[in-house]
Amino acid sequence: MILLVSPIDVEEAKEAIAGGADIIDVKNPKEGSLGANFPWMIKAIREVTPKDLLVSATVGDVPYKPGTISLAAVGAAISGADYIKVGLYGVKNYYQAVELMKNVVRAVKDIDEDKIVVAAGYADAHRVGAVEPLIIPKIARDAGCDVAMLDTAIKDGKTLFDFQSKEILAEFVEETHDYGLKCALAGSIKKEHIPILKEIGTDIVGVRGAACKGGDRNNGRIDRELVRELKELCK
Ligand SMILES: O=C[C@H](O)COP(=O)(O)O
Repeated sequence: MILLVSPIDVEEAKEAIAGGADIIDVKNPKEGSLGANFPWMIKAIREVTPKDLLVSATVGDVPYKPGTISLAAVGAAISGADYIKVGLYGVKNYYQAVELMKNVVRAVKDIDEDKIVVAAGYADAHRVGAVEPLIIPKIARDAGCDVAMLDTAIKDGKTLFDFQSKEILAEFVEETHDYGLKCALAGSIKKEHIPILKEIGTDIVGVRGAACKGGDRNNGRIDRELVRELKELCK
């Protein structure tokens, strides 16, 4: 299982790399769960990340504005991101989500067809009025995305498993794989969740809080030893 760790700056990225993270996911918690960081930060983190590691960038907890988000996705791609992650926060249904993600896929793949597009839903979508989480695999498939992901929208300590059962998540992973896509799961994941995620077969686990000192995703800093422990559990 691949470990994705979400730094906010170059120093944290170096800690994540030193700890053995497989994907360096540039994020800005000040702007939300999948808050977008700045183009220059994506570029700077790409420059310090070994070429054999992928850099991911979130373009935000996005509204239903396909043009705006397509432009943001291109910005992330040309800034150096290999993975472009879109948080489907302001889309209400399948049709809006597919329309938005189809345009993002077209925009990103026009830049470089090897770039990877991630459709990210929220396990706690009901708390923010976002699109139903369990249709994310279909949305990703029908929009031409490469990865279907679940995260949590509100970072209040509740985890992915407070909103979706292990059985439901296993079905989510299986359906995603049936469509030939990769699956990523996140949402205040703790060390003790890693074996469960391995068991249900997700390809990628995304973490920030658990990799930060004190478990605080907003005020804590990523620590290489915490990343190392998470990486060992992913093996
Ligand atoms: O993929 C990244 C997730 O947003 C990780 O953040 P979290 O572990 O603090 O929930």
